[in-house]
Amino acid sequence: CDARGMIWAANAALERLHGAPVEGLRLPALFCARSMPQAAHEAELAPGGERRWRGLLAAGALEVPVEVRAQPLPAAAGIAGATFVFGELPVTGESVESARLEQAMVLEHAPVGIVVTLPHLVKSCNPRMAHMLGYEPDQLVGRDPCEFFLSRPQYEAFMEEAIRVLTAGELFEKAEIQLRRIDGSLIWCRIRAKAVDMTSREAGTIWILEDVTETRQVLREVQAIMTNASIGIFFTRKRVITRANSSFDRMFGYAQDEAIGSLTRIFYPDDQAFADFGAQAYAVLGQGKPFQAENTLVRKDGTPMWARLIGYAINSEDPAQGTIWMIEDRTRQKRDEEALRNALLENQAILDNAVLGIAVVENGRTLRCNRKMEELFGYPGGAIDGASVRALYPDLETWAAARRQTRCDFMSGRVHMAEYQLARRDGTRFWARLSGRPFDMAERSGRSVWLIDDVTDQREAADALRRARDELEVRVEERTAELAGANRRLQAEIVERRQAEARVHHMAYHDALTGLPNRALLSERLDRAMLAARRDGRKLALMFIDLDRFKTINDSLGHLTGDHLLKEVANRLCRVVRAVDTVARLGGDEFVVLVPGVRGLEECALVGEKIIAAMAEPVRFEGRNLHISPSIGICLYPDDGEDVESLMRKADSAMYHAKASGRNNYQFFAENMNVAAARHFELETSLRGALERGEFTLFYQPIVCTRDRRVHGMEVLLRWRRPGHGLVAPDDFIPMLEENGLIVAVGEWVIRTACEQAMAWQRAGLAPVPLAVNLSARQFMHRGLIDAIRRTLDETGLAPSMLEFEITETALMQHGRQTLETLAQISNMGIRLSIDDFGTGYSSLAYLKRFPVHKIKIDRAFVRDLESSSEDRAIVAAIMALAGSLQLTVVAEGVETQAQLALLREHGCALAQGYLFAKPDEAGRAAQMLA
Ligand SMILES: Nc1nc2c(ncn2[C@@H]2O[C@@H]3COP(=O)(O)O[C@H]4[C@@H](O)[C@H](n5cnc6c(=O)[nH]c(N)nc65)O[C@@H]4COP(=O)(O)O[C@H]3[C@H]2O)c(=O)[nH]1
Repeated sequence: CDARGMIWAANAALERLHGAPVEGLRLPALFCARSMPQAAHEAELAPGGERRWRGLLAAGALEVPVEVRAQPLPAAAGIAGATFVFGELPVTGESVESARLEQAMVLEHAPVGIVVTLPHLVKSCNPRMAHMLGYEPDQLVGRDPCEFFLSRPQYEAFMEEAIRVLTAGELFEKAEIQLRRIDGSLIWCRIRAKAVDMTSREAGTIWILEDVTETRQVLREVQAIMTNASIGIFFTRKRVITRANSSFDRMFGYAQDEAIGSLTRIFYPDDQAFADFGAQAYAVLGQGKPFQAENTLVRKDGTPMWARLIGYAINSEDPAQGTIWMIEDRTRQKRDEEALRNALLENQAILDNAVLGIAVVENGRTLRCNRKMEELFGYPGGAIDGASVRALYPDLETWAAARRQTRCDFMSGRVHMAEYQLARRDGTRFWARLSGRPFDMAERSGRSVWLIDDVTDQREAADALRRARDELEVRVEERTAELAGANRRLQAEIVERRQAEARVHHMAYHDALTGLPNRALLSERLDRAMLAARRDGRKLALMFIDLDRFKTINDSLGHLTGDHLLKEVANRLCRVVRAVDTVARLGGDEFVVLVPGVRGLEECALVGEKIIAAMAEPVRFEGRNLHISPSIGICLYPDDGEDVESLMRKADSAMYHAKASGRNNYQFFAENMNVAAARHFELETSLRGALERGEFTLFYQPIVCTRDRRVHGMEVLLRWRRPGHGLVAPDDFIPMLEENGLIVAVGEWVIRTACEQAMAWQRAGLAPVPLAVNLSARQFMHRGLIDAIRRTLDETGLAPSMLEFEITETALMQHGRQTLETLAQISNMGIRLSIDDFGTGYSSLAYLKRFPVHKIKIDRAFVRDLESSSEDRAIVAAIMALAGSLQLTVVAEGVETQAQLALLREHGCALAQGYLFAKPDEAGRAAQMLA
């Protein structure tokens, strides 16, 4: 034994005596209860010196008196301890009796079954034995032990084994055997037996049976736990592995039982770790507490393993008896935990440093959020955690709408993304972009995670951008509109310019009044037409048209009428000719028709007739019928000329010829016409300068009373003293003066000269008679006429009553209101008026009444044949009657014979004029008639 009484080693005799292994037990445990205290005392004292003492050694259920000699271990052994030698003491009679009593007590109360058998017979048993097998103690005695075995063969095999041991004088021991109880149930027993006399079976055998059914069950359960436990379980004694389960082997990579007997040092990387762990663990275990730790251990292959260890001392009083360890390989969990921890750390780092607000929300409350989120909303750290999400919204309505939309998105498996205006803690608002999704899509109404980004700046930037873009668009639109306007104006200007150009071009090539091509365009077309005619071998006709009496109409009825007439003529000409023909106006009343592609004169004649026919219809204007007729001159290309100039000249000559031929007809050019035309041209040329050169002179013809031939007045008649040609009669040059307009100036000269002459005659003391001056229609219509008359009368000093004007009936009839006004002005001045050539113009009585005339002059055509023509006499009579009813004085013109004079007198005509009395004569001779 060591110094504390622990048995290190024992011989077989001791164990036989004791009836069980003793190694590892403490010395007192070998003794029965009564001797234990002394044994413990002696064991403590033993290392001190040699000692002897007596006690009762426990031998199964028996007590064997022994003398114990204790001898301290020699110092050479190196450890403190002692050797104990047990000597069995002989049993005395007194001691036999007391021993018997003691034994009876032991048998009665022994916790184990004790039975003494003879061959095939139970001799005696203690109550425990009978109880174990379900019998009453006396029921068991006398029975064949075979009954307690499961079968006879089992019994016999058992007995054979036992007898072999028992007869050798040894203790028979059977750890487990199954026996049958009286009720048939089975129990497991541990059996030890000793022959009373090893040499004689008949002396009997003492059997000690221990019911280990429960223990065995516990052991089996423990074994099952050991085998099936997923954690490693191992037992140690003195840190030596005594037992281990398969999970342990798997965990450390050992083969089955390979680690048994090894020091647990094999788990540790080094001796220090082994020692440290031992120190910690056994300090705790020694206090009877379980020891828990997590350590890095080493597997058989040297790889580290993170293990959780829980150790228990089997006997907390004496941990050295052994420990049981449960070990769990937590390497993977550790790794997972590490990974998880790292992930959590990473997440935390992300959360802490995220530029977005991040929050976890559940049931409308923020469970957690990061710093950024708190910053965004202006809350101190942790203030949002646990708070209602509602507080982050500016109003209930926005919050409710956001909730509704979120629920809708989550239920549809969508992430909710939207922008809301949220509220900071201080009430200010900002725009945030929210992105939320359920933690677990399977649990959509559960926890959700939200990212919140302050997008106020972005929105403001976007707004600013949008505004800038809108402004830009507006500016672009305005600019575009401006440009479009400018473009429109430009286009309009271009169009205007083009129109102006077109107008200018048109004006350059067209007559402004009628819109017909003018001389220039006619020349071009004529050129082209000649070219075409030359190519096609055909002819073309050029027709010059002059309107007869147009100038008279124009002067007498005014420009408006003249213009209207010209336009109407232009229209009629255009209607009459073909589309390929050209109608042009050269100016005044001169028109030209270019007819290309004519075959001969007949065709031209046809065109000429059509033109004459078209003009026959009177032109209606301002309630008046205007009669017009054309004089047409025609020439042909190439027959009459091969260039523009000569064709124009020749057509012009032909036209004059037509005029000379009585108007309202057409004439083809003939070579001799050139001579007439040349003469006409020459005449007109010399006429133009006649007034300036003083070539005009006045003749005077008296108007006399038919009764007494007394001179009543003088008619003033114009004469042209054309150098080299003598006196030219008015009929030969007055139409030309009217045509070229010189009549106005010449007419004024006539009035002035006549007035001066009258004054001269008066001054000469001659009988004052009124002078009758002819006014042509054109002269009459001239607006300066009244002023010129007034001025002349003023300047010459002639009394208006000494002046008369003669106007032809035709001129009078063509005039409208303006005529009346002019006549009224003349009349109002005190100048008398007479109607010349009366009878030629179909004047009606009613018509004449409108004019302030005083005289009518019967045209000499009616006077000429008065004697022979009853018709003319009737006309003269009618005129006389008419004049009488209107109280007008009548003058008969062209009276050449006495008979005519007589007839006129007969008809009551008071005044007459004619060669019968005097021819027109120059002032000097005419004055003689006044003397
Ligand atoms: N056969 C014939 N003839 C006679 C007789 N008695 C007079 N005559 C002519 O008859 C014309 C009368 O003038 P009128 O009818 O006014 O016709 C005038 C008048 O209309 C116009 N005339 C003459 N002088 C002027 C003038 O100063 N101004 C204007 N506008 N016209 C004028 O010229 C016309 C012709 O004038 P004249 O050649 O001078 O012709 C004159 C005159 O010489 C006669 O017994 N027998």
